[in-house]
Amino acid sequence: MLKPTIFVDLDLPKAVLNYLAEHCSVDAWTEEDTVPREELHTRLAPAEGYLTGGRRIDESLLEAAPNLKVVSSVSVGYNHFDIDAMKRHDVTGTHTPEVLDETVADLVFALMLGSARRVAELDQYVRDGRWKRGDDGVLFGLDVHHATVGIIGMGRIGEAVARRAAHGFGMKVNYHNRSRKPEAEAKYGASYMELDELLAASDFVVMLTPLTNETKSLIGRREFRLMKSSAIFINASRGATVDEPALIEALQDGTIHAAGLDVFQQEPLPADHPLLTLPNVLLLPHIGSATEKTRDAMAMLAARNLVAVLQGEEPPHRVPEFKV
Ligand SMILES: NC(=O)C1=CN([C@@H]2O[C@H](COP(=O)(O)OP(=O)(O)OC[C@H]3O[C@@H](n4cnc5c(N)ncnc54)[C@H](O)[C@@H]3O)[C@@H](O)[C@H]2O)C=CC1
Ligand SMILES: O=C(O)C(=O)CO
Repeated sequence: MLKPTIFVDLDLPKAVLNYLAEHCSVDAWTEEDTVPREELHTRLAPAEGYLTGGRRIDESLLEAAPNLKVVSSVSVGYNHFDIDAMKRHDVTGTHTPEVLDETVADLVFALMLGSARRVAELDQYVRDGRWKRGDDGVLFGLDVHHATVGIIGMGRIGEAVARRAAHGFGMKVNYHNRSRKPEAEAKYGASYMELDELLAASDFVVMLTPLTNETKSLIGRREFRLMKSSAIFINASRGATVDEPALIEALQDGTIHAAGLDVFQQEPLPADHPLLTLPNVLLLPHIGSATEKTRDAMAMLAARNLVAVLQGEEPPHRVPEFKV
């Protein structure tokens, strides 16, 4: 039987490429730079499947890909999918939840610990030769253990953060979510709060919702003003869930104490971005799931999703909006 053609524009582990090649005729983009739009459209023309990362899937891409049946994203977030356009073109979307939860939760803790204890800033302090006896007071940070964390978006990753917070660090866990989660409340002693109440009560505010119309700029100037002046704001969701100019203002004028960010409105962060000038923000290049083991697992799951759809089977993780 003729194998379906698929286009892949990510660097994939050998085992994943082998698995794909067993079931599909694979056209892989092997250049280091992202595939240019025009080239992408050409390569997608014969493709029934597209395996990618955060590439925007919009009307013009779909028009260029008349044979496409499935876009399989190597990510759990799928805000780069134009769901309505995909439905119009009868293209389904799949994603890679669960396999990355623990890795992203580790990174959230790295941001919390790194911001509270000023890890990057004080590493630079030592390297610059500024460390001298008697400067102890200059080096103080804030405690993470037994502090209060407020998790906005108590989903799969939110729960992995709550478990670390409650059971590893003795923290009080507050959460805000679309719906209450009685099981999480029992497991982590977590308290459900409306957003404003959570912002006012938390030492660490951790953003972990998907980016949707409702969560776009969910945290802005008003919300920063509700936080404690000692609060540390962590964003590991998507940059656009936060009003970035309002965050910069809050960090500059002391409305909040510090921030730890893995995601930004524009990625990569431009070299002249104002966040780069602030000492009280820890900046990471969107590495939430970036360990070899987890990225390999995500890639294999994305491949299984894609092959399942092309074989007419239900994939392990179809994006909820496409479920019938
Ligand atoms: N920094 C990074 O590298 C990574 C970032 N992410 C981001 O984290 C997000 C969450 O991933 P999961 O935990 O797997 O998703 P999930 O779907 O399991 O959890 C999201 C939670 O947010 C809640 N939520 C949605 N809209 C809300 C609203 N308006 N107000 C309050 N709560 C709301 C949902 O009820 C759900 O419980 C992803 O969508 C992605 O954007 C995910 C992986 C890595
Ligand atoms: O999976 C996602 O949504 C990411 O942001 C990267 O792992």
